[in-house]
Amino acid sequence: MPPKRKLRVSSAYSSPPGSKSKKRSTKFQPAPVSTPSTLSTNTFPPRNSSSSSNSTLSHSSVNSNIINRTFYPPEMSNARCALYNSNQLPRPMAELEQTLFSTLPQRQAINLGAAVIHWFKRDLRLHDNRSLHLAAQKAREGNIPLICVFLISPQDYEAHLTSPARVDFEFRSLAILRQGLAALDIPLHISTVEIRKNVPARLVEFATQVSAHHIFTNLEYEPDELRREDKLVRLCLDHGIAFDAVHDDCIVPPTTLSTRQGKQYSVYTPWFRAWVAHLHSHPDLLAASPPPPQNPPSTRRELASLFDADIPAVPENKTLSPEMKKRSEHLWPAGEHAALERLQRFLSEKVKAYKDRRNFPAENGTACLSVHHSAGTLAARTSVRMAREANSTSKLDGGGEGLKGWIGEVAWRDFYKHVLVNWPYVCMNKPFKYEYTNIEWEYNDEHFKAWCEGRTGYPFVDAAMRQLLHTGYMHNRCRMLVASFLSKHLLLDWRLGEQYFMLHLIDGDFASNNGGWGFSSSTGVDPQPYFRIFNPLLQSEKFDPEGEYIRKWVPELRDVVGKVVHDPFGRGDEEIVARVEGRGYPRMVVEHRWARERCLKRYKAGIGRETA
Ligand SMILES: Cc1cc2nc3c(=O)[nH]c(=O)nc-3n(C[C@H](O)[C@H](O)[C@H](O)COP(=O)(O)OP(=O)(O)OC[C@H]3O[C@@H](n4cnc5c(N)ncnc54)[C@H](O)[C@@H]3O)c2cc1C
Repeated sequence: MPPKRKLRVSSAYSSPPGSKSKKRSTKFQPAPVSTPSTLSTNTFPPRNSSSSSNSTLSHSSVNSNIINRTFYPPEMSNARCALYNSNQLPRPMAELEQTLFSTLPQRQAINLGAAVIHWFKRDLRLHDNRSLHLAAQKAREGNIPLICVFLISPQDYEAHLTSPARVDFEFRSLAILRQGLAALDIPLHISTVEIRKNVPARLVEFATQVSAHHIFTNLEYEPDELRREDKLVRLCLDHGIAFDAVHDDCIVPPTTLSTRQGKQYSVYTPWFRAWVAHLHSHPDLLAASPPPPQNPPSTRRELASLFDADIPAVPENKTLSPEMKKRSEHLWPAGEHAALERLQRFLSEKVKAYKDRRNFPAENGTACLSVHHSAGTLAARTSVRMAREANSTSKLDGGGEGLKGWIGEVAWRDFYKHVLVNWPYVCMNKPFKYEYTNIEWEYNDEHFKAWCEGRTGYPFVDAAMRQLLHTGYMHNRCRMLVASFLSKHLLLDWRLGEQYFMLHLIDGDFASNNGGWGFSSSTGVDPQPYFRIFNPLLQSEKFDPEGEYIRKWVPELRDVVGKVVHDPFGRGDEEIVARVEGRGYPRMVVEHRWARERCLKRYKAGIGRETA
């Protein structure tokens, strides 16, 4: 959970670097701030430029190609966001629910057909999978085979900025899933659909080929995916097929909770109270769905070609280098068995100390399960259920501090999906606080590059960015810090950081990532107030007191002893400064106090600026 408490400031670093220390050898000079320019495409896929001249749009979407116009429309106006908030524009989830509701009688009247399909997406597991279970039940009713499908959509990977590490993890998990299904005589048909808008037609085509009359799938909550499923319901009906999309990814479906006044929660704490109360009164939401049973014996013979087909290749632009692939396989074993094993180990060995140790990135104090939650090799529901079973009480907000705290973290995942569903414009490049659209951001290529490469001169920030590049993962404390640093110290558009994270994280998940960036840049739901600006040196001393994390990820500082490692140029003597500089470690790109003042002024002015 992003902390709301003010950090206790007790360190000598409360002054700008060098202002007190006699050892500091050079005067700080912030790097010159360049005028807005086109950002480097080395780190981003090229964008089509937007031709919009609407002066109410933020500079970035118009001039910096921040929106990938190959797949998305230009930035939405604030006025249109307001229409969502006043319920004058229907949300994609509500539209899909309406379609599912109005077509229910027709869909229920459709006969069983020769097979039932489960369409896998971000739910790559046999256990505790709601849609898979429903599909298996339906197949059982008629003693017909269950057939599973996974469609690879390279354009979706591109549009969603899915990282190669994430794609690699998905493909490794698919191979494991396919083996597990095959052991039950259930085929998994995997094929590539080059053009993303052809996905619905391909699914219908396949269902027609195998004479399946029922398709089940779990919901994804991004607007494009909800709209796709909406179309699919009708397209399938045109072909005599019943399409059903069900809640699975969230423990409490995101349309369930609202305040007594019927409004949507936009603050985590009251939402969490309602979430806990709802689960206490609806225990079925935490119940496990059993894995599918064995298919009828004739399936192997009748559908032999589906069992024999190869898994298609990973799209070229999402292929990991052999070195990174090997590392990723070692760090992130794929599939649901690895997920369950990791969860069990965490619950038996680490969760007790979670509350105290979770904020220290040098320690292995968190579960490292986000990659599994995100690819669906582990249901968040399974995690919370097993955490509850390990607790001394069945109350989700009681018992051991570690378990209670951990359940609260998993709940953040649900919270951010609730935000995505209820404020869908967050998925359309708008901040939750759309009145913050007109903050004037910097578009400084050099600063952005320094941030991406872990060369800002702030060792804790740099260690975190290098951890991300090396492993595809970053500790939560560090995610908050580097996101704050990008948006507040460098005053770069937070959406650049949000996109960069998606392009590199192995656990990239739109809602959690967008929520984290919104919190850290103070533009999101339930955010850190904009005037609360992390001091990177204080964060470093507090959360990496021995400098272990820094030394692990920043080799230039590996032999810098003591607290000097947090700020080698500010605290080091001449010999250290010369050594570190000789190894090419950079000086700070911006000075903290100066950056803080600039940020405060810019946010204040931006919030006050009129937008439409
Ligand atoms: C800027 C920023 C970007 C982020 N991007 C992502 C992302 O793309 N994908 C992602 O899964 N998480 C993201 N997070 C949330 C969080 O950092 C990771 O979920 C967490 O670090 C994963 O490590 P873990 O599994 O050891 O977590 P643990 O501390 O063990 O937590 C258990 C589980 O709870 C969930 N969780 C924990 N914290 C959060 C949170 N703040 N928001 C949402 N879910 C949470 C995760 O599923 C996690 O696996 C982001 C946070 C920030 C500040």
